[in-house]
Amino acid sequence: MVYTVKTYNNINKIGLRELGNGFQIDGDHKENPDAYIIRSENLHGATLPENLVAIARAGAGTNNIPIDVATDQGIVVFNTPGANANAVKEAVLASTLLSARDYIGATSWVNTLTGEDVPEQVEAGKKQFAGSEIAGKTLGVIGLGAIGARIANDAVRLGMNVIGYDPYVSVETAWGLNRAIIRATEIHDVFKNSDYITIHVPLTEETRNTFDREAFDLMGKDVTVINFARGELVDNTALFDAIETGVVKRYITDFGTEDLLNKEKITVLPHVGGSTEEAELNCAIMAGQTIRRFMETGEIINSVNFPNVKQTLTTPFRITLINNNVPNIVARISTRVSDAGINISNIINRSKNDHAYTLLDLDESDEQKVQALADEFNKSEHIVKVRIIKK
Ligand SMILES: NC(=O)C1=CN([C@@H]2O[C@H](COP(=O)(O)OP(=O)(O)OC[C@H]3O[C@@H](n4cnc5c(N)ncnc54)[C@H](O)[C@@H]3O)[C@@H](O)[C@H]2O)C=CC1
Ligand SMILES: O=C(O)C(=O)COP(=O)(O)O
Repeated sequence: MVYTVKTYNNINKIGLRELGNGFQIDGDHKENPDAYIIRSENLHGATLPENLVAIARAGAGTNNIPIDVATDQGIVVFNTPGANANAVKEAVLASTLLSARDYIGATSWVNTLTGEDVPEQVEAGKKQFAGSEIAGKTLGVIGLGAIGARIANDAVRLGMNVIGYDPYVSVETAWGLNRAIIRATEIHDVFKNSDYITIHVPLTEETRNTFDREAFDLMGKDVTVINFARGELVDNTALFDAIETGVVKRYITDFGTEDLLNKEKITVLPHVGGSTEEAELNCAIMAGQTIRRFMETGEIINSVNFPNVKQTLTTPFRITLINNNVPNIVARISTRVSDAGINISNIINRSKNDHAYTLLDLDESDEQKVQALADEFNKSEHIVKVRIIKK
């Protein structure tokens, strides 16, 4: 069995080797592949092909994928948690330091100087570039996931006071946080008490415009706002007013829109937070491994729309079903299998919201019988996607 994968956005080739020999990448079947591996490609409004069963986002944010549409079509969407977190952490630490001292302005100025007395001009003019230090300043971190937690811990090591806000922080992350980090129970405490604020949350309806007029009104003066998460987390009109009134000293973002460009107190980067050799490789490796595991075994790890399901395949065949999460569905599924004269060795059914994923390990080596059962499932009400996996 050869599975087909279509890639978008230059996925690292070495990482894609994780797929192994059983996969054809960007070959003849690329218009109707089994799986996509993508980065920031915007899939909203695109038709998801009929054969597609999986989308792996080689990266963290999945707001470029129509998750509800994919779920309704029985497509499992994955991401690669933490795989590019160190890259973003370093970009944010660099941004913090760049805001504290105007290195960019200073080098531009030095390059304007001419004459044999450049050293003297440097000494005479350098006072205009005196900055401040980040040690002793307060950094607010909104979102303590893979990126935010790393930044919070490293900022403590750099001598900063750190306030973290994340009402949904995972237990695992909480264990890894430096005890010096102050936990804010209200986001307002971050706005009120920080010299620097950095945000690391997914873009959702809840987080959209986290930095709105009310947020800026709570801040003191000369606050640096750093946004390597998504542009839509900031209300730009409110931001411009906050810059005008001296509340925001500098806004550094990885997400450019026309209104942000060429403004003195705004630094825009071209979405390069996760663009390092290491991060691109990590993401591609993890995406490749995730897709291979899902296609070859049906196991789900790191999905954003279906629960994790792990079960070693020991029988000749496994049928995987994506079904609507309705009463009595498991009983109906097992009845269908027994009506086909097949014994179930193992069954797992895990649900998430309106959908569920079911693994049926079958004590049956007759491929035609298994195919006939899969055909029955394909015709059944509430069954969205059916796959047969051969050991
Ligand atoms: N600029 C770039 O190239 C990159 C940008 N990103 C962006 O950064 C985001 C975060 O990435 P990771 O840290 O890897 O994700 P993550 O999933 O590890 O962490 C996100 C954290 O946000 C928290 N959160 C969710 N809603 C929240 C809310 N309303 N208030 C406070 N916290 C909330 C979650 O509990 C979680 O701990 C991604 O969703 C993506 O949009 C990620 C990687 C690269
Ligand atoms: O991982 C993320 O969420 C990112 O924003 C990285 O985007 P990219 O894969 O570099 O286009």
